[in-house]
Amino acid sequence: MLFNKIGISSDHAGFNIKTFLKGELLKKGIEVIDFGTDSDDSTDYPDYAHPLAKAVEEGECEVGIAICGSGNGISMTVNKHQGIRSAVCWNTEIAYLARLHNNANICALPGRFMKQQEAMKIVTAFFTTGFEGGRHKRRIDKIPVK
Ligand SMILES: O=C(CO)[C@H](O)[C@H](O)[C@H](O)COP(=O)(O)O
Repeated sequence: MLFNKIGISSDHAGFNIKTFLKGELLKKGIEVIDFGTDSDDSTDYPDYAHPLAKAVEEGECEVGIAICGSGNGISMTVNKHQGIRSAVCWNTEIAYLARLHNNANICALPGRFMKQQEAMKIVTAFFTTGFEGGRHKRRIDKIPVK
C-alpha cells in the first residue's frame, strides 16, 4: 500500500463493508480514522462524507474510502470540496485508472452492489497505484472551478 493513514466513512448502506475494510486495513498495519456511521440504522450520507472530505483536504488523512448504497451520493458530496477528487470504483480497473490518470484521493464504493472481498480487491488496487502525472496532471489541474 502507498498510504499509511486512511480515512473511512459510510452511511447505513455501507456500514457492513466499512467494518470489514477497516478490519482488513488495520490487520495490514495501516492507521484507519473512522468518521462513522456506527451502525446500519438509517442515516444521511452527507453527515459522514463532509468530515472525511475535510480530513483528507486538510491532510489529517492521506486518502479516504467513502461508501454508500450506490456510491454516488457520498461521492457527489465529497467532491463538493475543492481538494477532493473522488471516483466511484466498481471494479479494480476503474480503481486503477482513478489513481493512475485522475490522482483520486477518495475511493467511493457502491456498498449494496459488491461483496466484501471484491471491495477489498478494489481498495487494494486503488491504494497500490501511483499517479502517472504528465498530461494527466495538466487535466486534473483544470478540474477546479476558478
Ligand atoms: O446510495 C445512496 C446514495 O447514493 C445511499 O446509500 C442511500 O442510502 C440510498 O439512496 C438508499 O437509501 P435508503 O434510505 O437506504 O433507501
